[in-house]
Formats: sequence, structure tokens, C-alpha cells
Amino acid sequence: MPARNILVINCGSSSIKFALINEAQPDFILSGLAERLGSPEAVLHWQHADNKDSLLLQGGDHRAALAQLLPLVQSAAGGQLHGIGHRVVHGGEQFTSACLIDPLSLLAIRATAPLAPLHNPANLLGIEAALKLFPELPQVAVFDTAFHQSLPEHAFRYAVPEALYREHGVRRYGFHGTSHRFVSQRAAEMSGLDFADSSWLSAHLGNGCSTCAIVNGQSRDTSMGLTPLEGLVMGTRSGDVDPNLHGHLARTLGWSLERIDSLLNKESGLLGLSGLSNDMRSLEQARAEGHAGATLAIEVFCYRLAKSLAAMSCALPRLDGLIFTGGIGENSPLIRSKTLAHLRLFNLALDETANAACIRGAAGPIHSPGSPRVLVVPTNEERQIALDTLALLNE
Ligand SMILES: Nc1ncnc2c1ncn2[C@@H]1O[C@H](COP(=O)(O)OP(=O)(O)O)[C@@H](O)[C@H]1O
Ligand SMILES: CC(=O)OP(=O)(O)O
Ligand SMILES: [Mg+2]
Repeated sequence: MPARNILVINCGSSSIKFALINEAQPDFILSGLAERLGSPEAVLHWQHADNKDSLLLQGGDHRAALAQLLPLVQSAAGGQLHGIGHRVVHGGEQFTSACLIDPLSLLAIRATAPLAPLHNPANLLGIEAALKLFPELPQVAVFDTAFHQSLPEHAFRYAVPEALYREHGVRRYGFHGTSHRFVSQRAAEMSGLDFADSSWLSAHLGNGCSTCAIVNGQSRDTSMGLTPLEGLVMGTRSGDVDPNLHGHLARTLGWSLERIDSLLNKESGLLGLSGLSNDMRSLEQARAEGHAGATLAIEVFCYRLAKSLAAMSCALPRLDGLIFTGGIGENSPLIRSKTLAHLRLFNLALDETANAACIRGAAGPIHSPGSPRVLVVPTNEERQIALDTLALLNE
């Protein structure tokens, strides 16, 4: 059988990432990103072999971007496309692994949309557009939540009355599972350890950020909860706040639920703290120039990240290593160093030369002698989604 081509589609709230992947080739045949969708600056960038190109979408939304990018994929695949893998952020309790998309699974994915209002509706748009253009191809949903279905009950339950869980699904689900699984498996390989007998802390630091405790190949705790808002400080999301904040803002300022949701999801985090940007690169630059808001945002980000990692350690029998991944985790020696400075009780310490060298896709250990392992491991959610899609096609 010739090596197969899989298209991976990751429809986010305001962006679409895509990749055409051949199972036998380490590099993507075609990859791209449509970003700032729905705004006047909406744009599609793609790379095919060594050629880079882009197209202004002039206010285009997800549908407009998909209408442009799917024909690009069709042409790059030259009629040789064998399946499509979709990232679906929320799979609720129904999905403990990837599944073939059919009318029944689509119904279940639609039913979980209220739990991930920023993500699942966009994921569904991608699925619908791909089904229309490629009705004959098998399509697979790969869920962010699936890897965390192994959480023990004491880690996934909230301390609220049981009926809310049993009747309304109110529990912690966790996200970024595809990434935490990919990097912890890679970390075990890189360290010469058996994944099935290993114990990791992982920090996925992108636009969304989460930590995870992985024991013997399974997620045992993670920082995100019912929705991707719980836990760490993120680009525009607040992460943990006092649960009474909603009531306080409603009573004292008369704010609606929609306004509070938007505040905590879209105007908070690094953006809200700095008053400047949700982008860590911009904040690091502004900090170097003495910007007080950027300096504070970085301090809060690292302290809260360290606190979350310390909390996750409760789920580990021992520590085989701490993994940094995601755009920030893979590229920011400053954030890694500042975070580790709060974790000296764990004897974690960095080799700052190795730390400074691990950027732009470089992977490897960055700890100093005598410290538990600290690794930078570039994530590859697209590759993992392609692998999961192929695994289902093989069944
Ligand atoms: N060199 C860098 N230094 C610091 N932060 C970086 C660097 N490169 C990328 N980032 C940050 O990574 C974040 C985006 O991460 P990424 O994983 O690409 O996001 P997404 O969740 O959209 O996939 C942004 O905050 C960006 O500023
Ligand atoms: C679940 C989540 O936060 O995803 P992202 O990082 O893509 O926003
Ligand atoms: Mg991400």
C-alpha cells in the first residue's frame, strides 16, 4: 500500500490551522493558517514545499477561509487524499478516544457545544465544509478532552452537589490532551524511558495554556476544567479567579453574564494584566523596555504556572521530568527560567546556556546537573491527529 495522505483541520475560535501530511514523510506537504477571521485583517497564509504565499480574506469568516483553503489542499494532494482528521476541542464524557464522523457522532459533538462555546462551533464548521467537499472520504474527530478521561474521580469532580454532575455533566474535563499525550510520549523516547512506566509534568503554553500530570501514559490531573477557562493565565483568558467574581460584577456593576464571559475569556489574561497585548513576544519586548504592565503580566504568568505545576505534582509517584511545549514553552527561555525560579523546593534548576539554545523547534534537556529532568519538546498536534486518524482507518 502506498503511503497515505491525511488532511488535518484545526478550526479555532478566530483561526484555522491545517496541514496535509504524508504518513511516510517527516515534513508537511502543505500547511497553513487562516487568522484574524471575521476581522478586516483576516488573512490566509500557507506553505507548499518551499513556497510561501498568502491571501487577504477581506473580513472573511471561517466559511470564507475554508472555501479558499480546501481547493489548495485538493490540488496539493493531486487526487491522493485518504482521510481527514479534525481537532474537536470538547468531547464531553462520550469520547475516550478518536471516532469516525457519522450522523450519530456529529449529534454528540453538537450536544457538547455549550461547554466549549469558543471552540466547538468552529470545529463543526470545519467538519461540515470538509464533508461537503469530500463526501467520499473517511473523516475522524480527535478530541482535546479524550486523553483526560483517565482522570480519577477525585481529580475531575467539583465540590458541588452531585446532581450537577450526574444530570448536567458539570465536572472537570481538561483540554490540550492531544498535545500533552504527544509531548510526554516524545519525552519518554528522548529520555530512554518506557512511556508505560514513566511520570511527567507537562506545561502546554500557547494561546491557551494548561498543565498536566501524566503517569504511565495516562493523564492523572490537568489544570483546565469544565471549559478551557480554568487554570493558568492565558493570552486573553483569566484562568482561575474567585468563583464569586461573576456574582460580584453582576451585583455591583450590573454586568450581564455575556459581558462577564467575554471579559474573562477575551479581555483578561496577559492582555488584561498588561493592558498591551496577548502575545508573549510583544510582552517580552515591552518588558525589556521597562513597560510596567508587561513586567507584571509576565510575573503573574510565571508564578501561577509554577503554582499549578506544584499542585499537579500531587498526582505523581515520582518526577521523571518537566516538559515545556507550545509557542511560549518552546521559544521563551525567560518564561522557563522565571517559572523554575519558583520551584526550587523541587530541586529544579536550569542550565541557562542549554535553556537559551532551546528555541525555534530545538528540543532537548535544559536542566543543570543534579536537577530533575527539564525538557523542551516541540508539540505537533497536527501529526498526532494524523496518526490517530490513520489508526482508526486501519481498524
Ligand atoms: N520567540 C518567542 N518568545 C516568546 N513567546 C513566543 C515566541 N514565539 C511564539 N511565542 C508565543 O507563543 C504564543 C502562541 O503559541 P502557539 O502555540 O503558537 O498558539 P496556539 O495556541 O494558537 O497554537 C504567543 O503568545 C506567542 O507570542
Ligand atoms: C482548548 C484550548 O485552549 O485551545 P487553544 O489553545 O487552541 O485555544
Ligand atoms: Mg493551541
